[in-house]
Amino acid sequence: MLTSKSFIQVYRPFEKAFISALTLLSPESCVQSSLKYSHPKLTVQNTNYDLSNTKIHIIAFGKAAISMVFGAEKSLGDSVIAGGIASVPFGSLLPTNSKIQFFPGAKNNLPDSDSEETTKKIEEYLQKLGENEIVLFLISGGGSALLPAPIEGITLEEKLKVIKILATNGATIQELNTVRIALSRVKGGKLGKLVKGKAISLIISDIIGDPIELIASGPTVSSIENQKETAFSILQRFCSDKELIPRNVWKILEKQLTTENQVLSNIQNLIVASNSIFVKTLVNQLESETLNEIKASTISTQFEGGATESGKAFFNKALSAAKLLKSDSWNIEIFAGETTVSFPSPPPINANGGRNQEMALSFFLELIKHQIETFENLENVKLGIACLGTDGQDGPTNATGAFCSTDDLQGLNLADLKSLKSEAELHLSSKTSYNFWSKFNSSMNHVKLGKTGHNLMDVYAIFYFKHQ
Ligand SMILES: Nc1ncnc2c1ncn2[C@@H]1O[C@H](COP(=O)(O)OP(=O)(O)OP(=O)(O)O)[C@@H](O)[C@H]1O
Ligand SMILES: O=C(O)[C@H](O)CO
Repeated sequence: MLTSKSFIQVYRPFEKAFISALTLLSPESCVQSSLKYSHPKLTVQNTNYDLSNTKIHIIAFGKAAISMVFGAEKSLGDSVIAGGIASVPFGSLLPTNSKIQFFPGAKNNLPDSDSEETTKKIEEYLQKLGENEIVLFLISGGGSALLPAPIEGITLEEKLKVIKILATNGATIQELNTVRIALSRVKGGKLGKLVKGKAISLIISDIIGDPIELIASGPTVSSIENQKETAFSILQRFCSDKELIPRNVWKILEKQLTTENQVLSNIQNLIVASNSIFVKTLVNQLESETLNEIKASTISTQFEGGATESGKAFFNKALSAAKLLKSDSWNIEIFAGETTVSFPSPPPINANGGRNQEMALSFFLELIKHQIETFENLENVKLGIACLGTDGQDGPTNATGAFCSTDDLQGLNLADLKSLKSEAELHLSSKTSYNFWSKFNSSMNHVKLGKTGHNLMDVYAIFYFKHQ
């Protein structure tokens, strides 16, 4: 029985289920199952495309681009694909035997001159196509950085400066991408506008609630009609010192207070994977893995908040839930979504971490503090957390995330606990969660699954148990 198991014996099946769910929902299989091709008819959901006298051109960008291309190649076969371009993450292993040209770029998920060059190639490619040709866009998260095209009048460096200010001040991805759209030649439906014929856009969502106009900054989606807030006012809100932003950027944003609406009735946009589909698969895998011995429930797939604050809140939630338990079994509550991280100003020079590692560290700090407070009077509860990014890469680091539990504190005396507390506090404030987890427990709690080629946001699981 798992009831008497240690945290690690419960965490391992969870991690295994996480990996299996990623495999089952690979971008390749999501694309493959969305394209139903039987010569000469291609069916995508309820729409048919006649391929008797035409071929398909593939344009792919995002962290899952390579795997999505594989899915399209499997479904369509070589003879139907005319060619295409894919803008893929720096460091990817590039396929060789393909009609699609793959260009790596956006080192550390930041737009760079390589991804800018690839975007130009994509624009030129689309401009050359005629009315009879069909374009298949394969879009996934990370697409914004892999498709940078600063609007006339600003440079990539200037655009990057704006993005960095927003990102380090805790702007949400929705806010960030609203500004990216306003400063781009291709985002917000402007790439789709280059298509003269028909297009299909298969999209893997990495934004809470799946707003297609904002995923990878919606390059093939008609622009938002009732935008919540303009890019100008978002930037004003996040940038306390106006001088930090170049004047030309303010001017461009001021001009766009009323956004030009792109109408793209020739493009079929379809979401083929999202975090809610992922979490459902994860729970199914976990239940079959543990023969239903672990109770796992999905609480939310739209989780947002500060990473540090959420780690603290999750600790309190797990503690209260554990105290109420009436049976001797482990429970897992799953949350999925994406948190934000705020940096002090100026940002620490040696910052090294990610949302998941930071949240796990914040939870751990609360756990340590609680252990110090209850040292003489230990409770019967076991608590733990695992925070993992589905792309396998948490922030600009090579870790997927981290996990920790009460078991990690077993055998520590009060002095040990106090010193661990100071260390955790130091790493939290200096934004070096990566360094903490690489050192703690000989890095046993640091999860490194490698790049998964997927991008379905983060998963946070809180674990709790009470000896009856
Ligand atoms: N030192 C750090 N500590 C904690 N979080 C950090 C640190 N450095 C960067 N981050 C966070 O990492 C995130 C950037 O990581 P990444 O490049 O993987 O972006 P992402 O939002 O996951 O990308 P995408 O949305 O394109 O998938 C940001 O949320 C940023 O705040
Ligand atoms: O590329 C992007 O804009 C983010 O991953 C959100 O989709």
